[in-house]
Amino acid sequence: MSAKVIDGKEFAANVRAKVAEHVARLKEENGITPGLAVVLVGEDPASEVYVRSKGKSTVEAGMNSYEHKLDADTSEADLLALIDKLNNDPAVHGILVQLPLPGHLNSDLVINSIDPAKDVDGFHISNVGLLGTGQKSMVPCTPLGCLMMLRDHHGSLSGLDAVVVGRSNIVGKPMAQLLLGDSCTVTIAHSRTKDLAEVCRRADILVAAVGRPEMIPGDWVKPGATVIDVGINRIERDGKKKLVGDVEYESCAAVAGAITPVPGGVGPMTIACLLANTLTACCRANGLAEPEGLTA
Ligand SMILES: Nc1nc2c(c(=O)[nH]1)N[C@@H](CN(C=O)c1ccc(C(=O)N[C@@H](CCC(=O)O)C(=O)O)cc1)CN2
Repeated sequence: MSAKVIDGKEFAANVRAKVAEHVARLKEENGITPGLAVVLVGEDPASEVYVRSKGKSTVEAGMNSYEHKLDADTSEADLLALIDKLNNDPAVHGILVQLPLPGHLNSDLVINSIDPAKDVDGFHISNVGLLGTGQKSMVPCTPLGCLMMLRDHHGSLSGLDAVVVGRSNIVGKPMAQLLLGDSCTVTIAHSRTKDLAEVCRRADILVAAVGRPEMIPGDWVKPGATVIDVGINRIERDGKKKLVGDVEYESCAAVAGAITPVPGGVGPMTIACLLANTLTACCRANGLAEPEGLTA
């Protein structure tokens, strides 16, 4: 194996430490404590773990955490009423509705009811438009985390060929916008792309975000390329449960110049960037300078 392993856990710990340092200063110098409200509807076990982890990390960074757990059969009207209350609460600087939502709820409607300035997930249509037009926005946490790791590894991304495999609103599309913003030549590929292997082989930066276990083998990777694996797939192999990404780790690591593992790569950066976004939202709400190196 020749690739440098990009340690997302370590990187995320550094981001969280920077956030905590900035939060401590905000409290001391301005008397302000950033607050994050997380809304969970239903009892999806993975979502419960993520929400618990978000609450714990928020408090560890010195911020206020407000958790709202609603029954799986909560009506859209009740959920929208809660969001309206949070939108108008000055102690809440960030609002996040954990996804996926139960099927009877319209995710787009719910997300677009969040005040864009408090939309720390960066999923509101206003933030999507701002990011797409290169304006200051809230940036989705997972792609922001990928960008931070890529900038750290490469320095400048200018002129590099980037291929994003996956076109989701949460990862694929914003990731492509961020890479374009850093002057990469960007291709968005997906399951219907013709000769996907050949497209991937062109990439200096290959971001895999398709949600298919180990779909990308090593012979799709250009030697020396940076592989960012966003996939989190739970599979069973040899009777054992295992977490794997969207790339075949061993064969890709043998060819790549750098690679993120699963677990311990992109995943931990998602929550670290959520804290960074909450801090950014709080600074913007109070007309204060934004934390350096924690935004796109
Ligand atoms: N409103 C949102 N919903 C969801 C988001 C999001 O960004 N906003 N992303 C995912 C889930 N997610 C956070 O919410 C998340 C996923 C994975 C991790 C993580 O640290 N993964 C670990 C592995 C953990 C495990 O064993 O399961 C890793 O990759 O090392 C953090 C957050 C969907 N919903």
